[in-house]
Amino acid sequence: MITIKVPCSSANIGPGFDVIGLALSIWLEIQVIIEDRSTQAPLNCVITYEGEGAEEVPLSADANLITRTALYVLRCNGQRAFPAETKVHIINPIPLGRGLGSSGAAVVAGVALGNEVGKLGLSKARMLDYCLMIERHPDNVAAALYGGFVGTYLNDLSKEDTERKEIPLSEVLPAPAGGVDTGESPPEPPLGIGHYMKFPWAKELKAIAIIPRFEVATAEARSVLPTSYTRADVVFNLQRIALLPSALGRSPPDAEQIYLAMQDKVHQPYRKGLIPGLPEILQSVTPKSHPGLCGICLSGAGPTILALATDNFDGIAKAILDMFAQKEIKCQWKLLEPAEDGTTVTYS
Ligand SMILES: Nc1ncnc2c1ncn2[C@@H]1O[C@H](COP(=O)(O)OP(=O)(O)OP(=O)(O)O)[C@@H](O)[C@H]1O
Ligand SMILES: N[C@@H](CCO)C(=O)O
Repeated sequence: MITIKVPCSSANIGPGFDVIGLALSIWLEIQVIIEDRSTQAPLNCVITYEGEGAEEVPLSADANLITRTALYVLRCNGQRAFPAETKVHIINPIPLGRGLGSSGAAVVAGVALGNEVGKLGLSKARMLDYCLMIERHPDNVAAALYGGFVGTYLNDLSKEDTERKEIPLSEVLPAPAGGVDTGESPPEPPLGIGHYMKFPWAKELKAIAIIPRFEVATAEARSVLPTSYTRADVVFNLQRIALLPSALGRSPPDAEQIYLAMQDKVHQPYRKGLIPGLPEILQSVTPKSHPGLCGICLSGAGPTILALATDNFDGIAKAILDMFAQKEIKCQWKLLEPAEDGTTVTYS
């Protein structure tokens, strides 16, 4: 059996919109068995699924984001379908559409799955190129692939590269935007389009994730953002993002410095309409009001709130749960740690 494990991730961490990612300790797991026999299964693949999203995630190989991504990778490399018969069991504890990188983890798992069953021998750097053809912002996928706390960027893509219809764009699923079998092999992704760098992370810092019981689709949370910004707002974020990686790597952490460096004017203010209570929570939970807290932000596209803290985890979580409760929003919360290893593949 081949086992692929991919961590969840929190993108942006305040000012690092589409740039910064932090892999965290909830893992999507894919168990793969190839039975080496003829099969009636479409595309030679049988999917079973347990965990978050079990009621809504499609189980056909050309619709499920993980297997659809794997098919894209296989077809780029001249293989039309999975080897007969491929059994894929998905165990997913990452809540969908909450800002914890469920789609990024699914895309990374799909690329790793295609690489394994197709025996392609892709490096992680090359896998990142494939991931980026599907999920165009590198923050979640680079963190999920490499693990830890990362800074990322994506080369500008040519018009032809962005318009290829074979690419199963994860953000527009389940609409059939692509992934169709044209009978031709899609072109391989351009080489080296993704770049990342791992930053140190202060050992004292843990991540409290407060996860509301409603979904915000990333596509919707991106549609509310402006297409241009004032110079003052761009400079505001650049000034903070320049300091944030050093501030989060320094031991012992300086709570005031981290709190200020996590302020943002590029995405959080525009997403408040999608997340009741967001401005109040971000403004009123501070290192002074809640000792132990170092910084607070929207996780990815939301609605999860990420609070970075060294202590007082229950107290901080309770304060945020209470504020959501005032808006009649129920939540669960989890204490998470950086997942340093990123994506792993084991054989048994
Ligand atoms: N394990 C999975 N298997 C199949 N599809 C998945 C899986 N995880 C996520 N998806 C797909 O991705 C969608 C959620 O992606 P979306 O980008 O909206 O949210 P997210 O990735 O959880 O949040 P964010 O990008 O803000 O961190 C789901 O509705 C589903 O279509
Ligand atoms: N950087 C992305 C992460 C969500 O996938 C956003 O905030 O829209």
